[in-house]
Amino acid sequence: MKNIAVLATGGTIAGVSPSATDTTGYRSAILTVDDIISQITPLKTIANITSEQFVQLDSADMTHEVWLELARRVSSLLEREDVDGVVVTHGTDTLEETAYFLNLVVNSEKPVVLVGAMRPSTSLSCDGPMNLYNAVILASSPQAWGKGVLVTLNDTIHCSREVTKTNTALQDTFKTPDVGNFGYVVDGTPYFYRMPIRKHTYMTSFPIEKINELPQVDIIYGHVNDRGTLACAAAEAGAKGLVYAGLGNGNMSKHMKDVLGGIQKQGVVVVRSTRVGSGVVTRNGAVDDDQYRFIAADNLNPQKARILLMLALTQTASLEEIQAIFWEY
Ligand SMILES: NC(=O)C[C@H](N)C(=O)O
Repeated sequence: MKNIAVLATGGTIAGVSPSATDTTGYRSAILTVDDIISQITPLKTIANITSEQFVQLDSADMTHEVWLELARRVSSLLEREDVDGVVVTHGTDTLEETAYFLNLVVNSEKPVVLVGAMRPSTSLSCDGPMNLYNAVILASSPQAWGKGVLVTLNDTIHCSREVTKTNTALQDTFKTPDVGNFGYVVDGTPYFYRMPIRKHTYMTSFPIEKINELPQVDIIYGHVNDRGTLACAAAEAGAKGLVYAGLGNGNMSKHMKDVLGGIQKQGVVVVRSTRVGSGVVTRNGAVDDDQYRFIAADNLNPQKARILLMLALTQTASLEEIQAIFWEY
């Protein structure tokens, strides 16, 4: 059997409710990792598991400081010969962000799998135990090597770069809108149908050993009649980068082009993503990026684009290099 380290960070998978039929009004991040593992008897038969209660948070309270520590811990575990893979239990609200961050900074080919649950542990038909069982199956599988940080919930396997939470309450919430999921875990067997194309994990130029802190990058949500006041406030508050969750193909009003163009001239890097939820934001498509010196986010959603921009800014201020990073990762 493979040796799998389970790091717990809280979330609904560790959630508890007084009512077995209440699936939203519960308290998350209550059960310890050992409480969770002890509820899943078959786990003992598929891997040798070591567990760590890394933090105990609702994932809304995740921070950059925890990310940096978590990435260091995951990396040091994966360096050990007696660890074959790592599973991170996580709240679903920011799971996709932590997964993509680890995908960009953990330099290892060994499997790293993020998993959560939509129903608390006390609910009828709670999804946490099966999701965690599937995550351990995946982390133990030779097929999961070299595929970057993976996400599994609801029997599906996803690429951390593209996966996103799409529904506030349903178990079938994690989707990969553009290109579809990687595959499935069924009856204890992973089935993969795709490979990641973009750079990740063992190919990274942002290994966690080189990252001491992350620069401030904020997301501004585009809408009709955007006055630009929030973008200006973010720049004044010291943002080094802004991601604009633009309209359609990263589009914005004439007014916002002037506002963001002005902010760019002050040295803040502006990345155009989209609020649409899928599709590529093309360079010089809806907006003349060459004229305004903006970066196109490709098909990264705003929250993923924010992470890549922060990491890019730890290495370069060159807009050409930052744009190249967005085509590569
Ligand atoms: N389903 C969940 O895990 C939601 C929870 N609020 C969290 O993200 O921690």
